[in-house]
Amino acid sequence: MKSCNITKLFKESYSDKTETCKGCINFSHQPFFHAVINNFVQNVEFLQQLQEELSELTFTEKNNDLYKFYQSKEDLKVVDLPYINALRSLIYKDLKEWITDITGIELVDTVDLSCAKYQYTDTLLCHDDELDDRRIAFIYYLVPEKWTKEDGGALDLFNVNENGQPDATVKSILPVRNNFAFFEVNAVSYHQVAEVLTEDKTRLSISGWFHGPPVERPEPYVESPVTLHPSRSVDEDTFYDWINPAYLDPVTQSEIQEKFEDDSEIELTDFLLPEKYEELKTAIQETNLEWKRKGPANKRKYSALDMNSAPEILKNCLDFLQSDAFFLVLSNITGLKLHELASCSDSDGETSENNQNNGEEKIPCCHSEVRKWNHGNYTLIRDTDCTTTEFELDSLLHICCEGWSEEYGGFTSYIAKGEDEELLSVYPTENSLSLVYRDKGTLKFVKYLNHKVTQMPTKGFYDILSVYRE
Ligand SMILES: O=C(O)CCC(=O)C(=O)O
Ligand SMILES: [Fe+2]
Repeated sequence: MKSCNITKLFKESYSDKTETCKGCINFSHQPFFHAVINNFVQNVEFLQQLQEELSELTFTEKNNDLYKFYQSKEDLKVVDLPYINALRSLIYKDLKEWITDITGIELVDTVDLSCAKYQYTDTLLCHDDELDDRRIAFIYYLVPEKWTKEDGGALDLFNVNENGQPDATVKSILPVRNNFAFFEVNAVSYHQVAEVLTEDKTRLSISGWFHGPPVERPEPYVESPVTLHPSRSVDEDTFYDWINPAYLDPVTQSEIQEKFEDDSEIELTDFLLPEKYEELKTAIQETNLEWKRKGPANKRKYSALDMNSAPEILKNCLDFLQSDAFFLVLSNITGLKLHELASCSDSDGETSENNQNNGEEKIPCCHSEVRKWNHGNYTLIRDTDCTTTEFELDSLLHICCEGWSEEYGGFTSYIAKGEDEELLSVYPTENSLSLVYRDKGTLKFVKYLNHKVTQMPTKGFYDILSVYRE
């Protein structure tokens, strides 16, 4: 590393963006600049001692929409143990200088170091690491000697599409004991820690960032919002064919409304008539349906049904959920003004005021999507999501989720913006319709469906998400 010739070689590799492999160092530029140093620490004894020090640390579970893993509670920046101290100074003195020399990035002295432990089903989904003045990310792997592709836990690198959004994994870097990987943090440095699939090995690593002069970032890409449509008029038969008549009883409706107004959520069990629900189950599992992969990976990964390929029964079900008559039922059980015949429950008249837009009456509308959830699927919370309206009603109908368990993931979690605390979770339940009224400050995600979901006979489940707006 100290040799001038080698440094010159890697300087050129960095600036010319050429692949270079010399000794134990490998520089690559696809899909963005990254490097791997094999056999980072020569002394095997050192490695064992370091690992022992790390095993004495206290680990806390980190768990949210983006990740599930264990992190050392102690900040490795201040931990005072001989081997950790030695590694820290190796990284933040010698190595930092060398990387500065090679890249020309004036890295500063900020130390930002922690220890992570990934075990079976742990993962860190697609992200770019961009934050303040982070310039180079690095990871030092302390996995067991024999870590194979089948064990999972690779560091996957994504390329980007025309909108600068992560497209596909184009390179997977397997963690190797005593390897030190680093990459440049920028607007396209999308990567993930693939789910760990081995049940008896731990992916132990020390990772952190080198900081430097902040770089200018492009404006974040904002997706265009989905279009909502007014209710449809469907014939009476379609409506009465589907709904459990219990939910049409005015007394029941007002009981539900009372509860909903208190909780902003309700679960309507046995929502569809049993025969209809069975038909729906059979139809949705047919093999000739066309499912489209939804991305990008920094926002979501699941399959959505192409309605052109949908059997009649499924189309019919959506007609029902988007029908004028169902809008009225929703109005009656939520107190929202989703139908002109709905009695407005707000004593202060706020709802009717909200409905006025420069004197023009707003038309209640909705959007539905039939989704398939399998191993590896998820949605993430995005700060940049643009919500055009203050309030929306989510309706979630789960299908084929028998045998599902919370530890598989796949539940929908609602959280308050800016806080990690969970407001409520909606769990997949057969033939239940879950209604959740959320405001602009409420964000939601579907928790990553981990490898355990493959224990289900159906290896996943389906749902129909409908969003209603007053
Ligand atoms: O452990 C790895 O391979 C990558 C970790 C990472 O991306 C992070 O901590 O931000
Ligand atoms: Fe990262």
